[in-house]
Amino acid sequence: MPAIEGVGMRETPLWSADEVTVIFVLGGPGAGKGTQCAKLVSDYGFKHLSAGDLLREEQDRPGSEFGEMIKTYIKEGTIVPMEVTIKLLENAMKDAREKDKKSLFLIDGFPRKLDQAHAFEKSVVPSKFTLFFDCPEDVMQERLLNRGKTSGRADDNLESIKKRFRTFVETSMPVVDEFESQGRVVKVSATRGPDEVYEDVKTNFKERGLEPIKLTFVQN
Ligand SMILES: Nc1ncnc2c1ncn2[C@@H]1O[C@H](COP(=O)(O)OP(=O)(O)O)[C@@H](O)[C@H]1O
Ligand SMILES: O=c1ccn([C@@H]2O[C@H](COP(=O)(O)OP(=O)(O)O)[C@@H](O)[C@H]2O)c(=O)[nH]1
Ligand SMILES: [Mg+2]
Repeated sequence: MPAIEGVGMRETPLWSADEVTVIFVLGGPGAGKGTQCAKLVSDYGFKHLSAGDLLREEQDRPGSEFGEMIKTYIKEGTIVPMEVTIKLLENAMKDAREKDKKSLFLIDGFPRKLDQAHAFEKSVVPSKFTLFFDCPEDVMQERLLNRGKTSGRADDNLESIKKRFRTFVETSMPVVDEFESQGRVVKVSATRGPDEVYEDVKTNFKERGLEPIKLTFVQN
């Protein structure tokens, strides 16, 4: 990947909110962001971009100059510097627009730090709103330990989970609070089962003018 340049330095965003719709999906580790995004993709035709997945892909990419750094940050549950994450997101969005003509994005697990929220909205595109999944730590911890049995992730262990919770409270919740103060947060309780949580998501989306895609099957 070319050296990062220009991130956060643009005077105007790459895209306007009319050209590209971005919904940030936030919530603690294990709140259910990925699970709900999968449902939204199938019903609303969003392109799902998980910042964590993009980082893990870059970490494992042969020859990546950021691999070791990303590995350390993820194990420690801290937030990778914005120059890397925003560039990965921007490249993935450009790809999706060129290949799949996508302009509706769910950005999952980003922004987790205020400076990254500001830089992304200033240099890539302002978000339409943030979908925030609210979930108590004990529920998230149980889910993550269970996920850790099969995820193979280096951070689904109790030591990393505790660090991730601390990062979430100290670094990521300020992002949600700022967006909330701007009236740009849709907050959904994420403690019930996946389907019940998704019902609440759909209700909230409808109130914001977002409707599922009606698949019309043409009889040949
Ligand atoms: N509403 C839910 N109730 C119970 N388990 C859930 C729920 N949503 C997700 N899970 C499970 O909890 C774990 C974390 O879910 P995931 O969607 O990966 O969350 P996140 O992306 O926020 O970390 C996964 O094992 C998933 O299957
Ligand atoms: O914008 C981001 C998103 C993720 N991460 C790192 O990637 C890890 C895993 O993020 P992911 O969203 O995959 O975890 P989840 O919340 O889904 O368990 C985080 O703990 C961070 O260390 C990051 O640095 N910046
Ligand atoms: Mg996730």
